[in-house]
Amino acid sequence: MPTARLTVDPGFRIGAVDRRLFGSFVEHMGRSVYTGVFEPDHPAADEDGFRTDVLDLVRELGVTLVRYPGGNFVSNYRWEDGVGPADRRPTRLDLAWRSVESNAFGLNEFMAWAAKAGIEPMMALNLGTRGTSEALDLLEYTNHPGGTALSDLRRSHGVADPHGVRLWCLGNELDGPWQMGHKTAAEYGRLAAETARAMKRFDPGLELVACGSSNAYVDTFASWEATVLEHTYPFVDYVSLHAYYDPTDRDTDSFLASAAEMDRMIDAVVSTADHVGARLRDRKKIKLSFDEWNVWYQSRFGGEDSLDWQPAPRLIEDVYDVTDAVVVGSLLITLLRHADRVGAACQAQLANVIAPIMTEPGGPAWRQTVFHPFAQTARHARGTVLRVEPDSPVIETERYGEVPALWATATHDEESGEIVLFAVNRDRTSPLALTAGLRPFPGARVVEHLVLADDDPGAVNTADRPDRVRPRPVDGTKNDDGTLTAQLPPVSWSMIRLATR
Ligand SMILES: O=[N+]([O-])c1ccc(O[C@@H]2O[C@@H](CO)[C@H](O)[C@H]2O)cc1
Repeated sequence: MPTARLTVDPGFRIGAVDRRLFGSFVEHMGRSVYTGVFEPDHPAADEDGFRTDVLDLVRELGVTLVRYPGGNFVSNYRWEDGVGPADRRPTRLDLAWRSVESNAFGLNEFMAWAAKAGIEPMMALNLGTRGTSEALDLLEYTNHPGGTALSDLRRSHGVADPHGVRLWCLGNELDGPWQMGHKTAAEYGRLAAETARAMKRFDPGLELVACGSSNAYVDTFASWEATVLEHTYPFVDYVSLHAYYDPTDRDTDSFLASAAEMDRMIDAVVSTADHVGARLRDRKKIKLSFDEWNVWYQSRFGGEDSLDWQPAPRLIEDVYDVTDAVVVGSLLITLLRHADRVGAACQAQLANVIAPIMTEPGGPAWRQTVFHPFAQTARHARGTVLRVEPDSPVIETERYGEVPALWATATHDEESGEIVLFAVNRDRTSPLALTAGLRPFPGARVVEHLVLADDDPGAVNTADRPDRVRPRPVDGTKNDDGTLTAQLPPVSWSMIRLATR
């Protein structure tokens, strides 16, 4: 059996696991909001109209941060439409997704939902069709305690305390021609800089995210980031990255290597940001917010033009299989491997729209395959990410060349003493023997090895068989004299937990 080796050592620290890495995304798109998180007529709805079955799954998923309200939707959104008495809110056309928006769910509903879910909100501003003034209005409404027109308006809407949102996205994907209010890098850079400057005047403690490229394949990738950061560097804390990995062409070896591509993208954005910092002689380091990432069967999407002005249409409700879940697990490994620079990340999206949680209107909610690696990673990746440098057999892929069969990282929670290894075997036919050196942790013992794999890598979860695919415990993984040995099945994601006390 091919063997891969790595060493776990507490001296090789990458960075702290930022809990914001386990973020998600709720956009007014398809059934993400309506019949996803919010369905007042559902038998499991609470007094606010939130689906409690979905809330339970959100808590189990371990989501820490949720970006809202878009996405492409936000670039033509009027936040005022979604506040105040529900029966007086206007119904609008949503040009991004050619849908009808009732505005029954808005800012205060989202904040109430976020509080119940125990997550931090990440608000996105409309810097597409609107500007600094409307962004400042929204900030005053959201975060000012009272005694001004907009903070008192919020209070009159029944929300006495300010929401205290700290993390704000300065628009969404404004490099993309599909975006309402699409801009050149210089146009966007100026607008983002002046909006950020004014927002920090309101509260210097806000954390602001400048839009990076909408994906790594646009012609302007890296030059967009460089120009935008030239304008915004002193005023922003993060630059965003978005990437979706498409399994559709069935070049499965390349698809399984998607995390290598994510890795390269992160390196490229870090270098670009650091280049601008060097040029500006600014010692500050810009962090990365990977605020849209996932597997998306994009080539199955008929495009926005295929939509015809329905409320909450069924839109990109991809059904994920085992291979997709392994890729999601490997993307999370990549995010952890960059814990020194990636400070926030959001899987796109949370419910129904390319999502870990699926629902039927009036019916059940269930976990997709991709739910599981996310939930386990969010739960167990704590403390510090340790640098492991696996020595692994390689796989030749058409899109990305040679990639290691083993993709792995490790975390060490100094508080509990627990060490957790996250490992993917990308090989489609052969199991992989994993040998991990654990000498610096004498007495470490394996408490759990969970694996997500299946004889049928195309297996999926459905409303009828919601638990067809789930992680299963593996026997035989052991640590003898400081050497851990485990077997990783073909196309598998593993989590191996060790206690050191
Ligand atoms: O590659 N593309 O063609 C492409 C097109 C649109 C696109 O939109 C992003 O993904 C949408 C779904 O999460 C979000 O609303 C938006 O920010 C992301 C990628």
